[in-house]
Amino acid sequence: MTRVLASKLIEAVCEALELNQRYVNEMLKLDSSFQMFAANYYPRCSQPDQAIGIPPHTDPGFFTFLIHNGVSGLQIELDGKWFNSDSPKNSILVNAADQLEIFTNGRCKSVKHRAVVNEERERISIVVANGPSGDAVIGPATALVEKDGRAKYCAMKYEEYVESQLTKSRIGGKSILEQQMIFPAN
Ligand SMILES: O=C(O)CCC(=O)C(=O)O
Ligand SMILES: [Fe+2]
Repeated sequence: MTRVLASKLIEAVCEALELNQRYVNEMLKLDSSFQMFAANYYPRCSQPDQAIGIPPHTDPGFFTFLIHNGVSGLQIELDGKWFNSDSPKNSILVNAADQLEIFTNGRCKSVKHRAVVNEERERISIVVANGPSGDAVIGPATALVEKDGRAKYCAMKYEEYVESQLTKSRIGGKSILEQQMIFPAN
């Protein structure tokens, strides 16, 4: 189900950016998309201001789908400030993720988020990260690089990206997404 939803969302983004759908399908190989599932359990915590459920990060993939047990805890960063995302129980919260930012050459930003704990209630969340095929090499779409005059990110095979994030995610304090960014020479 999430695979169909992710494909529709990617289709809509690519249409808005006037990208050729055939090119997108060839590049992303969504028919064999690599999906990751995570179940998170956050017990009650007597000192919630001294603890964190999941530290700040962005997710791999194009979109992340999240449901929870009606207890809020997900926070989203915007302009250096943290905001509660109080999505209702039984809703699916959709976040943009790293490969969407890379493929759109920075037009769609991967959402930085974290999960906090609380004193009264335990929290459970279930997350599905939808990516391209594991062997797809994802870099900025050629048409967008031409428009922008340069690629703002390096390309990387998706399965290697995921592995780097899970194993050696931070080099010099930089996330894997930040490590992929190419800054203009002066
Ligand atoms: O539990 C949450 O709200 C966030 C979980 C999360 O960010 C993750 O599993 O990547
Ligand atoms: Fe996450």
